[in-house]
Amino acid sequence: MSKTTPAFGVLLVNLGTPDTPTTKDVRSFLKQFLSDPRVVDLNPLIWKPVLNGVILNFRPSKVAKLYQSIWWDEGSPLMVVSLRQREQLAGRLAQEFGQSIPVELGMTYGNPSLALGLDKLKSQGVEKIIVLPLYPQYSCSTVAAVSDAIATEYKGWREIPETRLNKEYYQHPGYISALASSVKAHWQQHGQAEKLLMSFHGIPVRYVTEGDPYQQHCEKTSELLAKELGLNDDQWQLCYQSIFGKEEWLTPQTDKTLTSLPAQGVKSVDIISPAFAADCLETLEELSIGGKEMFIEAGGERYAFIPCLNTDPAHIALLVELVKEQSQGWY
Ligand SMILES: C=CC1=C(C)c2cc3[nH]c(cc4nc(cc5[nH]c(cc1n2)c(C)c5CCC(=O)O)C(CCC(=O)O)=C4C)c(C)c3C=C
Ligand SMILES: [Fe+2]
Ligand SMILES: [Fe+2]
Repeated sequence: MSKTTPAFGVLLVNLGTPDTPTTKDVRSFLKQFLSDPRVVDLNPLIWKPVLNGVILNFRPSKVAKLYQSIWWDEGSPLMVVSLRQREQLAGRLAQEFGQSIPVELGMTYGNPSLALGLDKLKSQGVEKIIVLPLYPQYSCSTVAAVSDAIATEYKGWREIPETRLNKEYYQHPGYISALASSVKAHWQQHGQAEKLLMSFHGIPVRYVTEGDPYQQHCEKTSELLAKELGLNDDQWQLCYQSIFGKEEWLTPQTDKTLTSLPAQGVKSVDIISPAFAADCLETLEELSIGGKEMFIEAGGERYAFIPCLNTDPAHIALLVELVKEQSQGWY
């Protein structure tokens, strides 16, 4: 190997986010995202008119306001956190491997694109690539979409790099212990609520019946986390958030759970969202703001949102571990 050829490179992937919280940028982000058949697999003859005629006319302005309510000075939380994760992972990998390991960020939708991330790795002489989607639980709507986007980009390359895809890490001991430590740290600072809700991003039930293991992965993650925390069955509950469209999605729904708990005598909840590696619209707005309003209005007394793992050192250490596992034989 020549001095200029890195042992391998890492493409860190997340979903993506609008460039700015304006209706225009939210529309272009939603258009790309919701046009992916991995996300919405309905017949295009039916879906395209609904998307272009209805959704992209009404949803962007509504969702732009939600983004504005959680936007940071430096940009979209998902982007800001992802850039910090990239930087910290690169720093830790250089220490771990005793050489510079290029790490680039690529978003499945929006900017920086997966294609740009791959191009940047290529321009650094990378010949072997580890693709690390920041989705602990596999779903066809997320991880397979990453795989598709990479295959599409490679269609334009004469020589493609050897590529390994980290498909999932929902039961990795480093992931479960990082989640458990973040919950324990929260309890130490704020006290423990009666119930810990583990809220995962939902998907249509049909995707699961057609073979997507996502629900099974979410269940396993929850059981392992509850076990690691020593919780009894009545001290925790799994639920699914972010329902979209008219189809049946996974249940129990987070919002319905939150509004029904106070009547069942549960007046305090902690809520964590293990499916997200970085805080984003779905956690900061839907859970931290919206969930709290719902729970308190329904008679709840204390509601606490536990942030995503973000740049928690235990999270970065887990990413290093995943890279080490995937890079076996490459250095
Ligand atoms: C339309 C169907 C959708 C599926 C299926 C879906 C799966 C899915 N999504 C994530 C992670 C994220 N989703 C985010 C936003 C978001 N998701 C959908 C729809 C589906 N997601 C929409 C329409 C939106 C945009 C916001 C809105 O209009 O409501 C985000 C946040 C992005 C941000 O900018 O902060 C993430 C992250 C997972 C993990 C998943 C399947 C497991
Ligand atoms: Fe989503
Ligand atoms: Fe949402």
